[in-house]
Amino acid sequence: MKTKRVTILGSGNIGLSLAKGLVKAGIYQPDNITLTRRNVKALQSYANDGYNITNDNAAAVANSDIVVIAVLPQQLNGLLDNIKLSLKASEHLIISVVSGVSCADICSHLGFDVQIVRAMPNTAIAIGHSMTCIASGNASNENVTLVKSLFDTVGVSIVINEELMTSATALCACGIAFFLRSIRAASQGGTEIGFHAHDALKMAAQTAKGAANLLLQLASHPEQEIDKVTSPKGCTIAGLNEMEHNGFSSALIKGIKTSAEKAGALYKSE
Ligand SMILES: NC(=O)C1=CN([C@@H]2O[C@H](COP(=O)(O)OP(=O)(O)OC[C@H]3O[C@@H](n4cnc5c(N)ncnc54)[C@H](OP(=O)(O)O)[C@@H]3O)[C@@H](O)[C@H]2O)C=CC1
Ligand SMILES: O=C(O)[C@@H]1CCC=N1
Repeated sequence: MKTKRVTILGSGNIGLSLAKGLVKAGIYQPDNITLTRRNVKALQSYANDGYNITNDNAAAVANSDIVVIAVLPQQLNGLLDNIKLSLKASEHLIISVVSGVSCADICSHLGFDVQIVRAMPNTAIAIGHSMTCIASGNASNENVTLVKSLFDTVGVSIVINEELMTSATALCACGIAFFLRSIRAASQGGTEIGFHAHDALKMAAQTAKGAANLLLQLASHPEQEIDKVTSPKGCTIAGLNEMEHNGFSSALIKGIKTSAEKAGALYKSE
């Protein structure tokens, strides 16, 4: 089967992470991927690596099969106006990673129907470890399966109802920042109790990876694994309870709720 040509409209943080992930997974060569942004000079190093780069979105769409939209919500309508005439409902499949914008919103702005699959990856896609949520309002099952298989090569993906996409944004896409901040905070604690910053960060990151893998590989519950660490009258339960008295779980839960509310409002507030 002929390799599908992919264009990424809006090659910023997540667009470039996706491109790198697809190439790292070996399912695409850089020359099958076109990257666009207005300041195309910023993509020069990618051209040196073999990617096609351009600031001509319409031409890029005309030369592609799969069109990934990866601009900010407030940049979306301008981009859609830009590519409208090049989009062919019978030829193109759109993958939108834009937060808070439904498939219906996109078709409504375009003024015609085109198959759209929404995907919510996270930046770990660059190294093949994304948690990606996928949803579609109007794409064929075949195309949803195609998109899922694409994202399965760069991490783990699940198909969810479109109404849960803003929640997925908060938990999984923003979630990368939340867990990174937790690791950073742990490393700062480590430095205060005696480790050089570089060592403390490595120790905290590897400990976090071990904790996540305990859940993923043993399919166990966090509290089951926590119970194995908290010796009676021990130091773990003392530290954990101190964190809870300071609102540790509550802060995470409230932050995730706030992010979900904001993710749902980004496009509508434009
Ligand atoms: N960052 C993340 O972890 C995730 C982000 N998302 C979503 O992905 C989208 C992009 O986010 P992110 O990558 O962080 O944002 P960035 O600002 O890093 O990337 C957006 C890119 O779009 C380009 N752009 C803007 N307008 C146009 C245009 N008309 N034509 C072509 N390119 C354009 C910008 O470059 P220039 O100004 O040069 O045109 C920029 O490089 C957002 O909707 C976000 O919600 C989803 C999942 C995770
Ligand atoms: O912060 C944001 O709005 C984007 C969406 C998810 C991750 N980054």
